[in-house]
Amino acid sequence: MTQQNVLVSDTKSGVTVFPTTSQKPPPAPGGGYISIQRRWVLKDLEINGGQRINAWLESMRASSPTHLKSTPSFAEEQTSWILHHPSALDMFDQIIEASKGKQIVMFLDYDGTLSPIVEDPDRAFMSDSMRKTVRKLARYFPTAIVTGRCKDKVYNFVRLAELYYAGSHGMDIKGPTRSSKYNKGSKAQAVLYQPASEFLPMIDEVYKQLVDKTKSTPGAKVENNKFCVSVHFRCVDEKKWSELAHQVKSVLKDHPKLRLTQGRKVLEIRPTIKWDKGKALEFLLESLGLGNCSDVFPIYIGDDRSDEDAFKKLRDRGQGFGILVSKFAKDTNASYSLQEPNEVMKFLQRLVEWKHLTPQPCSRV
Ligand SMILES: O=P(O)(O)OC[C@H]1O[C@H](O[C@H]2O[C@H](CO)[C@@H](O)[C@H](O)[C@H]2O)[C@H](O)[C@@H](O)[C@@H]1O
Repeated sequence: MTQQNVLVSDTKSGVTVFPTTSQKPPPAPGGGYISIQRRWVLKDLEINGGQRINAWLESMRASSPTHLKSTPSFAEEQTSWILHHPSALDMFDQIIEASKGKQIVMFLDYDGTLSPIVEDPDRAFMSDSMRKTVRKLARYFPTAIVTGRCKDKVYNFVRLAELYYAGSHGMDIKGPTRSSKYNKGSKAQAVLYQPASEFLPMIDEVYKQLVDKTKSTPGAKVENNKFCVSVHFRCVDEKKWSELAHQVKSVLKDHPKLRLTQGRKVLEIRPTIKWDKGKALEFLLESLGLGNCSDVFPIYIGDDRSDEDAFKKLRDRGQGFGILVSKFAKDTNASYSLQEPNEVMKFLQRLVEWKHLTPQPCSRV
């Protein structure tokens, strides 16, 4: 039997969530920690095992907030969650205070963070006002896009050459091709890292197999993200989810070097290498010459489970913090929340305004 990792929901037990490190975010009103009944846990899944397909389905269903809304304690849990993951907009002054004397570095996820979630992944456009805001942001802070998408595809959406890009869940990293004040010279432009390059032929093959296997399932869409593949089920009738899960499983069973994770209505197939968005964040800090600095303040904003690796990395490093973009209570390693991309834009605009009005003595990068 091949062992694979998959995200499944633990809906039965109430789980008390405590911070994972000594790092303390600026105090949230209310204090204390909460018990969250729906906790996303990473469990080993026997991918060839017959009944385990139910775990896939459970996870696929739980990725839909409409299922969560029907639970009786929903409203209570929401209120409690927001107390402990307050709005980054409401806490803006405290955040700035915590960053005092430190170099802020910005890490931004794409889908659900800079662009709203839409049915067709090829039409997840970023608004012009968001692009303008991110462009200004990159004038003041080193800025990276960290995404599950293929790097070139996300670049076509964002179209800002002064940013760092980490595509394929961080497995395809490239420095800026245009320098800016906070991102000077050839050193940044030389940044290039592809830790999963040996998987390219396998991913190509698996992509073709998945396209073929899933073509009988209406609404299923397979996306080649270069070092990983996404199988979208947002437009698949829920009655067909089991069929789709079986199709994906039938392809994966012959590829023990690939693993399955899950995002928002998407199954993600990726290499088993120990590399994720958290590792990419660390790599980028090192590339910026800030890897071993105590006076760096990274802020990572993301909406999905793969972003948790980066939130966790920041907690483990005891530096900066994560902001989860979500309207719903979720177990997270992020310290703050924003409800939707519009709020992300407001937060970024406030950072730009603050930096513009407050000249800093010097910058490390
Ligand atoms: O790391 P991210 O930038 O958040 O990428 C994760 C996945 O994002 C995209 O899918 C998601 O957004 C789509 C467009 O809004 C939506 O249709 C889909 O349901 C979401 O899962 C992208 O298409 C995937 O390849 C990424 O893995």
